[in-house]
Amino acid sequence: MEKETQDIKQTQLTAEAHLNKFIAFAQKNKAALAIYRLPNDSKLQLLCDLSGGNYIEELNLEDLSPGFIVHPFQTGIDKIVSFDAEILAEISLNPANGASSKRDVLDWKKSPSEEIEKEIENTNLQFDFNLLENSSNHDSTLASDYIDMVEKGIQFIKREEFYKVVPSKIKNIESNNDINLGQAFINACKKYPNAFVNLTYSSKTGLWFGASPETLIEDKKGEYFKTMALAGTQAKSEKSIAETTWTQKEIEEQAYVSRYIINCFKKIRLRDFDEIGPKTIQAGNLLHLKTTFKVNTESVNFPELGSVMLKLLHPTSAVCGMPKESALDFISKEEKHNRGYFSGFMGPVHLNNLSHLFVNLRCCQIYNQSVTFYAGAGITEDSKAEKEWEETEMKCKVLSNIIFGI
Ligand SMILES: C=C(O[C@H]1C=CC=C(C(=O)O)[C@@H]1O)C(=O)O
Repeated sequence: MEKETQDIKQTQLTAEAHLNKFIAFAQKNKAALAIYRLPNDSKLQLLCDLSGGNYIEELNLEDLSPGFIVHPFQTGIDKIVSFDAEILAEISLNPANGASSKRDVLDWKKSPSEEIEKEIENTNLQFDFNLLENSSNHDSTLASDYIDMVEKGIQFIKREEFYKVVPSKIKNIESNNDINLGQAFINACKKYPNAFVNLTYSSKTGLWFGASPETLIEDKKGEYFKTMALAGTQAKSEKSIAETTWTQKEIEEQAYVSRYIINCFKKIRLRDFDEIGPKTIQAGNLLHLKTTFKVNTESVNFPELGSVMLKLLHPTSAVCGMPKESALDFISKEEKHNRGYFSGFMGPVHLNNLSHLFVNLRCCQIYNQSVTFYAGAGITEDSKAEKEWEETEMKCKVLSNIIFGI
């Protein structure tokens, strides 16, 4: 019998212990699991699909049932997978600092049966990292290869093949298969309060962990649609955010993303939107430029705007380039690794009337004995290749710091 929105409270366990039980349970039962913390929220959400998730041929947001979606950068080897919200649970963290304590309470919001809840609570198995195969991305990108790729990109820009491109790299770090996933998740929540912290697992998509600063779409049914143009990166210094200055290169790089979004609005003849920014925002130790776009979907009488914009936006010029087609062609030919779900998007759909999808950035895929970190950097005519490499190193540190302390 299905039991919804019932407050069965568990005491005694810490949040990280709850998370580790869910993760081990999902692996043992070949279920799909999404654990996430929305930006600036004190609650962790757990969503589990006992069927292991479903492949989706073409994404139509309005056709999806409530759940969680994981979408690759390019559909091909890696497929769109949706996780149905069969089990939903919530953990409230201490609101003062997001810290996990002995009193973290898990509330079951939806579950198929009490037996399942008991089974999760009683799971004492460890997650088995040996079962995670690294099928495609074995070698870290060499600095020299990345720098060559960036220089080639700059040449293409000078020849006006495109205006901007976002080449990416991978960095593999060996592990002893002793990562405490629950603890890593809680630490990321503490360290990155305004990020979308996520951990997803299914046999179809593998194990991914991330702390994304970038919303792709936020769609509140009958109320609003939001998206953002996020680009330009510098390390946070002693200076306050108000005193931060940006170079012409970074201003231009971010302006391309804004222009791309405005062009998407133009394609569907939508003129009535609010544009806020660009403003400097902090994402961990990094600063970015951000412009927010907001539409009142009621007043423009466009209820399916979220679904329409999702198709137009991905991949944005923050992860691909501009124009999209020629930048994508460059990336497909030049990058030696498979981006997989990096720079794709993921997030909850139709839960509490909200679909909130994030660009999958500052993320890694966890394998047997190694972790692969992914990062890209926006290249314009004024880019300096070595600087872009350093930027990707800083971006990889967002999570390597959490997992390995480096
Ligand atoms: C592609 C990434 O970041 C994007 C988002 C913000 C800033 C970016 C930049 O400055 O290049 C990128 O466009 C990444 O983190 O791997």
